[in-house]
Amino acid sequence: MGGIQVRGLAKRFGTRPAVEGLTFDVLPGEVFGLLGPNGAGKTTTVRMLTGLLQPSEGEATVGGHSIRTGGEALRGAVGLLTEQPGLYDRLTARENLRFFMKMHELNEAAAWPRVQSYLERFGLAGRENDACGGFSKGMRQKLAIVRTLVHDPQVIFLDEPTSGLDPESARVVRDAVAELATEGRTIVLCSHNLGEVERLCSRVAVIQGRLLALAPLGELRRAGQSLEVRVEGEAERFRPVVMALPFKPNVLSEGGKLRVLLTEESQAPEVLACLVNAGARVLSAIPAHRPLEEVYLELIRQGRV
Ligand SMILES: Nc1ncnc2c1ncn2[C@@H]1O[C@H](COP(=O)(O)OP(=O)(O)OP(=O)(O)O)[C@@H](O)[C@H]1O
Repeated sequence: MGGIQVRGLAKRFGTRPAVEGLTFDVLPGEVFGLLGPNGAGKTTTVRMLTGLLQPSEGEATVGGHSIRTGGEALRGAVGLLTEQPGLYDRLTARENLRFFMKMHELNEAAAWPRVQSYLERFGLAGRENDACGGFSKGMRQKLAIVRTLVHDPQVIFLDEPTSGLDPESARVVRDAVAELATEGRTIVLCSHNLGEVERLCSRVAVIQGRLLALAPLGELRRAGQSLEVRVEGEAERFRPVVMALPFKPNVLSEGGKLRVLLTEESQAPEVLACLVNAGARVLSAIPAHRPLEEVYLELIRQGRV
């Protein structure tokens, strides 16, 4: 079975839990976001899922291999881009890539055309024989991505893949990530760049030592849907009547505007009817989505309580 299946995964360092009770699946062809604040346990989780760290509890299967017993087969099935590119400065780009080909026991002649196509795609063609020490931060990052793909992995873990890249290079990398997924690979993206997560991921897990949320991105964004109503005069005087609606919405007011948080779109007409009944002159009503960032921060705040 491809993809990733995680069941009750936990890691303790000494007696301190880093993550616990993680259970989720990632499907082949999916770009899955793994989100959480600094120290939430993302790197620990990724290290367990790539066979670099033994879990304290639980089990997971990645690309059909157990993370406890998968050994070389697991390492061959996964590609890992860590936050530190980890290239050898004194070696050329080609030598760096050759080194990783050897580590994966690849036939260089057979693997090089694929590698070359990524080098071209990421604008590194022609720089193969230059030492990495002279590469810019962005070039190193792009070479590290190529290295992650050297052995044609089925499951790819990317930690902040566009960190340090200019907007154009970031776009090229994002397009490549989307394409890798359409080829049926499983992609796990760890990123603090929520705009990027919104663009690439179909589902996300938000973790902070444990799973705070696991949802399709659209659902998380729907959780943040609201109605912004502009009324004549001060909006504050209508806040209590709206808050008293049977579904008890959260209502904010500012000047002539009310912002009513909804759990379903069908609540919007009730809000408007209630305002009109209370004598409000409604100038406009606009459905709005809270950005993913706001929903995410709220989840983290709730998780901390
Ligand atoms: N080797 C280790 N020994 C002891 N504690 C560790 C070790 N690795 C991680 N931790 C602890 O586990 C917790 C989770 O760390 P982790 O690096 O997985 O977080 P993260 O979500 O990747 O954070 P960031 O976004 O900052 O990279 C932290 O409290 C960290 O101090």
